[in-house]
Amino acid sequence: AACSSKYVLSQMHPMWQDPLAIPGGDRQSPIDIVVRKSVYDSELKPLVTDYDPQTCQQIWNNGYSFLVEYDDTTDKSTVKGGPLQDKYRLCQFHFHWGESNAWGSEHTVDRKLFPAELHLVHWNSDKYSLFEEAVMEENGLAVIGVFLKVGKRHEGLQKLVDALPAIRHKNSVVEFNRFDPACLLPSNTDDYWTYHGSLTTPPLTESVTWMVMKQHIEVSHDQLAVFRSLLFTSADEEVQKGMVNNFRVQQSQCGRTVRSSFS
Ligand SMILES: CC[C@H](C)CCC(=O)Nc1ccc(S(N)(=O)=O)cc1
Ligand SMILES: [Zn+2]
Repeated sequence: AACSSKYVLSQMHPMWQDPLAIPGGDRQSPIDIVVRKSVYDSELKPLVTDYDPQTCQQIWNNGYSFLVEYDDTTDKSTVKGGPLQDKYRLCQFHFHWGESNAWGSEHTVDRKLFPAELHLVHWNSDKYSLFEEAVMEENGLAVIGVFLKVGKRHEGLQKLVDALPAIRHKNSVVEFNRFDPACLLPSNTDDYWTYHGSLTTPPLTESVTWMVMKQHIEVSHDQLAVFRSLLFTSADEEVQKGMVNNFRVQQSQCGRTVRSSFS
């Protein structure tokens, strides 16, 4: 299978073709989290996030998703605890979503698809001095994944949704400040699954400790519809393509153990 031949099955994918060969290639993300195969680890501590809304800098469309970027030149917005040995600095968060509410998340739970998934991306500032260094190292990155479900309107998200029309096209940027990413976390961050994996877009490096929250957050149908009004393409391209289905196809677990912080 994909694990032994170090080739990742390159299936048709609306967003981009997976490169045929990925160095190593046996710790790729995303995966399906098979609950009954996950192993409860009582040593896993609660996650400790400490975000400073003042470190929020800009929101921009990078042609894959939209990113909210934080000033990561100091340890002002960090995550530690959980499965992490070190302190990790928040550098950005972004989302993945589908063209309909029927799919859109990258990870799944017992094959259950969610309409969208939030990723809060952090790098190990105890061991490295730049994101670009950490992205190449086994313990370099920590990404918190949060599933989104369609339901009541998310008040905290609305500030972000209102900024999206200004960044419809690839490479558009607007100033964005005083946004507290903690408002996007579920009320319970003690229950999560964790495993070692990779970035889900190029460079696909296998440097990520994933922490996928068991509890989802709710956003309204209309809020998700604004995500789908973004474009993959820049303003000068003759054919405009709607930014939807920006998720990667699922990868083989390759014998990896997914641990749970709850029994
Ligand atoms: C030098 C490396 C380059 C700048 C990488 C920039 C970056 O942040 N990439 C990134 C981050 C997170 C994810 S995900 N979807 O959370 O796995 C995917 C890709
Ligand atoms: Zn992501």
